[in-house]
Amino acid sequence: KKNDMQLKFCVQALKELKKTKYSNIAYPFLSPVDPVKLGIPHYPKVIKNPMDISTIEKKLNNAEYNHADEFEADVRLMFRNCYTFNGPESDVYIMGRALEKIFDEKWAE
Ligand SMILES: Cc1ccc(Nc2c(-c3ccc(O)cc3)nc3c(C)cccn23)cc1
Repeated sequence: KKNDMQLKFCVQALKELKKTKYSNIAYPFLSPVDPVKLGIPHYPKVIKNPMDISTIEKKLNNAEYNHADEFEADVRLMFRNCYTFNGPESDVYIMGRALEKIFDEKWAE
């Protein structure tokens, strides 16, 4: 069915971001931001809707996305959170931009 085919694209795109060859730029995005571990207790005040690859994968596996657009919105939310919180010169911001470019290329395939 059309829906299934689109969700297969989502699975493929997420798999791409998790590839070992991207781990040096993907690691800040693989699991939920831990404000305590990172020493940023104000994070939850700044970012109201945290999102990360493991959470997106869980939602995908629990069939929580009815349409590929909803999946893409969570991916964009994850990167937007990164750009909101981390200044444009920061390493994590630059890593986010690099990983989003990889997502864009895979998503446009
Ligand atoms: C004092 C300070 C400043 C910046 C950060 N950013 C940051 C983030 C981060 C990712 C996504 C996001 O939406 C927000 C933050 N992830 C990290 C990691 C894994 C290591 C080091 C820094 N990291 C951490 C501590």
